[in-house]
Amino acid sequence: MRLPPAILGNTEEVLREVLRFMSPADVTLSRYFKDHPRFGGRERGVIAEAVYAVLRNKSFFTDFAGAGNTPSMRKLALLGLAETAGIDALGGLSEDETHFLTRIKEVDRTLLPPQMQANLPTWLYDKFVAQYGEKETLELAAALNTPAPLDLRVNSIKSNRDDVMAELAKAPIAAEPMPYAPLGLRVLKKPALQNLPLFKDGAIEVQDEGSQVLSQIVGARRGEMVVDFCAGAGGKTLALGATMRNTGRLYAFDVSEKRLAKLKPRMARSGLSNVHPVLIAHERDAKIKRLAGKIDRVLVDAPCSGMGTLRRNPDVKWRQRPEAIGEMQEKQAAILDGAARLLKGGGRLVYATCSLLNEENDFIVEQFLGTHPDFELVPMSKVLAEQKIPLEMGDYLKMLPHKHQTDGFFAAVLERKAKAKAEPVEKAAADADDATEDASGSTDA
Ligand SMILES: C[S@@+](CC[C@H](N)C(=O)[O-])C[C@H]1O[C@@H](n2cnc3c(N)ncnc32)[C@H](O)[C@@H]1O
Repeated sequence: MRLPPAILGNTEEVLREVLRFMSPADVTLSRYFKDHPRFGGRERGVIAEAVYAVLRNKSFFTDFAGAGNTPSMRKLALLGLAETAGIDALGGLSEDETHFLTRIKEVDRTLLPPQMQANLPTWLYDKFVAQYGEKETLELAAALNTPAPLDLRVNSIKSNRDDVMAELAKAPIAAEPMPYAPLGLRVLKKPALQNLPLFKDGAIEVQDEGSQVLSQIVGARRGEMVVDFCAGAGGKTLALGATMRNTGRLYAFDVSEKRLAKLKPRMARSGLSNVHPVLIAHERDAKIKRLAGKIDRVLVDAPCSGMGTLRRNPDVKWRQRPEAIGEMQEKQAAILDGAARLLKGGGRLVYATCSLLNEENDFIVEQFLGTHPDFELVPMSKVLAEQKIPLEMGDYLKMLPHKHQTDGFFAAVLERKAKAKAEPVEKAAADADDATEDASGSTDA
């Protein structure tokens, strides 16, 4: 179907704003649509898709948009629209523009220089190549530059996977069970879900399969004391609360009031009454100290560079500064240290990020273990076997878009060693004394 010719000018206008990278792309787009209320849902979708296509392909597109007489922002908008809606959908193009788009369409992208194929900034491309090698970096980048599918988690408090699938089929929405997350469904297209009774009644939540797996490896059980230390808007909190069958106590900590506020309506929909959101000032807040040594499970879903979420937020790779990784590491180590104090002996902590960089993952965990001899790593292979999740991993969970069709996630499970209790030691000493007395008594006898 032909797009209205004005769409090109609007795409160009909003693109100019987005590419300033003053705020996240979704925020800039929402603001633009609020200021231009005449757009219907379809137009908004077309413009947003085109903007995201430019963000995903920026290195390649800017290289080609630079040449010729047409201003480059218009060319970028044209490329974005042609990538998502097709050249034939664009009306009112000059002969030059049609020729330009046809020529780009014919480019064999596998022959481009590797960094341009990957569409990554130099610093990130270099870090990925150092960590994954060039071949895997290109596979990883291709997956990161492909839009994510729509993943759902069935709320086991309200329904089960078969019933939800049957209900979705009536809509009609085709969905299939996911390979790793037992409550996960992958929706084959991207329908609007907000008005479905299943969504309004809290039987489903949107959650990436990797995020579901990560919530499950926390291993939260009925009646336990659990803390989701960086709960944000509660994506993982809700999954944890359901795993606990709405029993025990689940504290949802975060330093952001705005994010915690978004958790509240989701909690109401979910039917969970075991979740207690707590706004904290920082990872050493007095509210945390009161719970020290009392918690069975802690999830630290740490703030990170977010490079594992590029399928959804392609602007992040252009907005993130390499210097920010060092700042992030300091924050991650401080949060992990603060959160670890909550655990009782034998309790488990999951340190997780949506980063693909070892610096924010393995490194932080190894540094922690080096300075916390009362903690030990539980190999991920053991945790996955306990949870019956069919994934092959070594010490850590590393979900990768090109291998597992999920966002990129890292997780490590750390267990606080159970302290030898004072009483049994005294008892053992007393038993030993008794045994000595018995022995001497028997001599006497
Ligand atoms: C990766 S996001 C969490 C996403 C969330 N767990 C989810 O599943 O939707 C990291 C969160 O850490 C929070 N945060 C940052 N510094 C923190 C701190 N010192 N203590 C606790 N939370 C913090 C941020 O506000 C942000 O919401």
